[in-house]
This record gives sequence, C-alpha cells and structure tokens, in this order.
Amino acid sequence: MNMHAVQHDVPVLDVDPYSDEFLLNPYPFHEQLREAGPLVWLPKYQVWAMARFEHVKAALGDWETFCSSRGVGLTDFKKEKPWRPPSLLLEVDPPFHDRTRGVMSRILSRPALEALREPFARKAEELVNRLADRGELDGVAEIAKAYPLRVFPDSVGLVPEGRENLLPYGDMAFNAFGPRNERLEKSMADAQKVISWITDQCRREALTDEGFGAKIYAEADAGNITHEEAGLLVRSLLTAGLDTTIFGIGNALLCFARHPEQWQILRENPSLAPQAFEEVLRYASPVQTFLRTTTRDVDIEGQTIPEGSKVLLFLASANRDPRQWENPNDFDIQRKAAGHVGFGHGIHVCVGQMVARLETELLFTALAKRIESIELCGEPQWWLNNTLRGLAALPLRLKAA
Ligand code: HEM
Ligand SMILES: O=C(O)c1ccc(-c2ccccn2)cc1
Repeated sequence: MNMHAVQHDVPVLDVDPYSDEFLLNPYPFHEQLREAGPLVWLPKYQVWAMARFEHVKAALGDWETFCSSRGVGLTDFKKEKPWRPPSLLLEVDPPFHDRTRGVMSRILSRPALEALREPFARKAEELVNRLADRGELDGVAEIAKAYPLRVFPDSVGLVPEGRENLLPYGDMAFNAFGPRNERLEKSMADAQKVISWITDQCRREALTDEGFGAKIYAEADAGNITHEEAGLLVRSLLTAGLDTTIFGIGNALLCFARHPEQWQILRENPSLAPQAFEEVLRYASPVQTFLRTTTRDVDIEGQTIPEGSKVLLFLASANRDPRQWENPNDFDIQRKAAGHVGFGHGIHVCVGQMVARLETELLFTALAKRIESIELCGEPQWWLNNTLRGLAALPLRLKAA
C-alpha cells in the first residue's frame, strides 16, 4: 500500500527543486513551500519537504529520528549502492560518528587554526593589493576561487600538481546528493580521472608532514582511528572544504555589490567582517538543501511521515523564514544572524566552519581596508549545482581606497 496515498491532508507541491528554473531563483519557491505547510509532499521525487526554520532545525537536531547513515541525498543507502564509499562523518550516525567527529573537531578547532591566521591574512592582503587597482575583473575567478585555492589545499598538505581536479570533484559530490539528472551526468563526465586523483591525494605518502592531513594520520598513529579511516577523513576535507567557501565568498561579493551601503558599513568597521559573513550565510546560503531518512514513523503537526522516508530540508528557505527572522529578505550585516542553519545544526553541524570563518574574515577585512566600492559591471552568471548555490562569474568594478 502506498502510505502516501492516505496522507490526504498533506499539501502536495509539483515543484522540482533540482530544475534550472528553481535553482536560478529559489526564493519564490521557498515562500510557496513554507506557506503550503510545515510538511509538504513532492511527488516529482517521492520525498517529503520541510522549508520552515522551526522544523528544519528540529529535524537536524534529532539524528535518531532523521538519520544520516542512509545518505543525506536522494539515494537511500539501504536500497541503492552509494556512488562512493560513504563519508565517515556526513553519512554515519552515532556511536560511529562520535569517534571520527571527535578527531576532526580537535584538528579543525579555533585554537588549532590560530597558527594559520597570520599566513592566511598575509595571502589575503597580497591578493587584495594585486587587485585593488585592477578596475574591472571577474570576482569569481580572481577573488572567490583564487583565495580559497591559495590557502586551503596547502593547509590540508596537498602537492601543487593536479589541483585542477578539486573543483570538479566537489561539483560532482554536491550534485550527487540530488537526482541523476543531466547536471549530475555532466559532472560525472571524467569522474574516473578525478576520483582516482582525489583517492591518490588521500594517501599518507601524498601529503606534506604538516597540515590537516598529517594531523589526521597522526590520530591514526595514536590509535584513535585506523589508517584507512584517516584516508577517508582527508577525502572529507577535499570534498567539502573548497566549493562551499568559494560559493560563500562569491555570494558575499554579490551581496555587497547589490547593497553598497552595507559595504560602507563594513569599511567603517572592518571588525564586523565575521558577523557580515554570518549574514551572507543566512541571506545567500551556499548550501541550499540536503536530506535525512526517517528511522520511524514521525508526527509533524498531526501528519505522519512513514519510517524509511526521505525528507528534503531547505536550509536556505529556513534562513529566510519570516516566522524566525525580522525582514528576512533584507541583507543587513548589523543583524545578529547567529543561529542561522547555513552551517547546519546538531551533531553534523559543519566541522569546518572555523576554517570557513577564518578564510572569509581575513579576506573581507583585507578587502574592506583597500577597496572603497564594489560595483556590478555586468550580469552575474549562476553556476547550477543540485545542492550548492553560487556564481560561475561575477563582473565587478573595484575602486581602490
Ligand atoms: C561557507 C562554507 C561552508 C558551508 C556553508 C558549509 C556547510 C555545511 C553544512 C550545512 C553541513 C551539514 C551537513 C549535514 O548536516 O548533513 C556541513 C558539514 C560538514 N562540513 Fe561544511 N561547510 C562549509 C565549509 C566547510 C569547510 C571549509 C570544511 C573543511 C575544512 C567543511 C567540512 C565539512 C564536513 C567534514 C562536514 C560533515 C560534518 C559531520 O557530518 O559531522 N565544510 N557543512
Ligand atoms: O565528508 C564528506 O565527504 C562531506 C562532508 C560534508 C558535505 C556537505 C554536505 C551537504 C552540505 C555541506 N557539506 C559533503 C561531503
């Protein structure tokens, strides 16, 4: 019996959250989803959807009911083989998750990162000084991609060669949480070459003897994880640590170009940079959606989601829910945006958030000091991905201070 048929009172929406139309301008669809109810049935993918802040946050906070071990994409690992060996962080539940998360939390903690502040700051200043008098440029290629690529692979301990495989791999991984659509097929084009390069870089011998990779393998030497698990944890950094920050920085540049008064507020007070980035994550969430799988029948305001259902969580919609945020569609860097779900929430909340925050704080502090104005001088081009929302190109005119 199709359980869904009896859910007569659950609103049904015939939207495709992975279509070009939705991805190019998701916000009207988010409004439709929120207003339809706390729980909505999407027949296109036979999944449940939650788009309101309260319910997205509650689901993320309840890993026993909304689990990750059956995959955080549309694929149910209990029914289909994952495209790659599951992540030992993202796609596991406690108690296994506790061990690997404990290792990574230590390595990526704010104190552990303090040693990177000076080199990251210097590279941000070097990049900004090179660009300040450039006039017109592509903010994606020259800033959003250039800065994370300049600091992150080195901080993991990667060799210089072959790094052009990193972004295609991330694009593939984040597409793979969605349906097997044309977008995913295209990003899997030369998957074998990209996947084998990534797998190769996760070996201890491929990594420098300082950096996050070496620290992960030292945890294996200490017996907290196995050496094989260490390789998969390095893969986690390479999968999740680059495309996300690149899209976050690109979205931030677009926000400031579209709201010049916010740029002036930051220039008058560069110490607002960390808070400004939190508002970017709320207002222009780089991570738009991912899923959980129910481990039991669960009641949502009188409606039942059966056990074994996939639930699509719209983080970007939750971050603009008027039930939670005053003037949610205003970009306001003086807002206290802490508490947004742009990094997720609960036991799987982004373990790399301190790295992302360090990169973006230093980059925007350096930009705020040297760049008087950031203006659009052409149409922004969106990069379409099943999970991430960000830019492929951003024509900017910078005016040096
Ligand atoms: C602006 C940048 C970033 C955003 C918006 C972001 C967002 C997220 C979100 C929403 C999750 C939760 C996924 C879930 O609950 O299923 C997550 C998890 C994760 N992120 Fe990030 N992330 C960012 C940067 C990074 C960086 C720089 C790293 C690595 C240094 C990283 C590594 C991870 C890992 C390993 C997980 C899985 C954690 C776990 O399941 O315990 N992320 N991230
Ligand atoms: O451990 C990994 O490989 C991995 C970790 C995190 C993600 C992710 C998924 C959705 C939103 C943000 N990050 C992807 C992969």
